[in-house]
Amino acid sequence: MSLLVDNRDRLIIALDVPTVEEAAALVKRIGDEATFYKIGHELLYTGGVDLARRLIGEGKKVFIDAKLHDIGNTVERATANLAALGAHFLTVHAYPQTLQAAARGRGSSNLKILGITVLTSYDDNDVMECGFALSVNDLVLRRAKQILESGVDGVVCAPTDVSAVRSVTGERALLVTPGVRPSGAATGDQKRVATPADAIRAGADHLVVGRPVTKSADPARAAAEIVEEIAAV
Ligand SMILES: O=c1ccn([C@@H]2O[C@H](COP(=O)(O)O)[C@@H](O)[C@H]2O)c(=O)[nH]1
Repeated sequence: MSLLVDNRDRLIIALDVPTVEEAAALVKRIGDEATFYKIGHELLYTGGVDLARRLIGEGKKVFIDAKLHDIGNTVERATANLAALGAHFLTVHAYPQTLQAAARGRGSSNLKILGITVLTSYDDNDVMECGFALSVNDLVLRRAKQILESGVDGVVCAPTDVSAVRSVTGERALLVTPGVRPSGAATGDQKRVATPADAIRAGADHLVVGRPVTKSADPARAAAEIVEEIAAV
């Protein structure tokens, strides 16, 4: 990671709130403390794409966390539409057909495609319950390899997976980690978590943080403190 990087770009705030009006108000309150926002399932089906367009127009970076997973033709065409929107990051589930279709769909645009390895709310038991005879670690690494082989840009994994994933991908892939919790923050439904400093030290490029910022009494301060923690590593 270049020394010239704006550390604010390394924090991606998950706008998981019920309405686009609340999301827009939150972005306004956070002001210049953040530059990168994630729009996921909660907002995508209630005006989130229009909000994305608006934020991009205002100079913010936007991550569409659509976690696409469908037949190749559908994924390719959905990805092409999101690339035309001017979004910066898009997630798809890390299945080879899906990854390859997304790579075709983004064409020569600047959209970065990230493969979801294993959700950060899953542990070994959850993976076993889904029918995989693999540990979380083995499944994450298998999918990280497939992500690289598919010609997309990066990997979504837990901060606790980052060192192992980096050893597979080298510097070639962007590593983006949800499941990040400032020291003392509630983990909620996240099972594989680490602090911002530990995630960055392990080799993450970008951290996704939702509730510790959005539910804070002072979201701008909460975001600034995470950026300070990132910068101090
Ligand atoms: O494995 C994954 C993939 C995506 N997410 C998303 O990140 C945020 C995390 O929010 P917090 O409030 O900080 O827990 C949320 O939008 C998830 O949909 C993830 O958590 N894990």
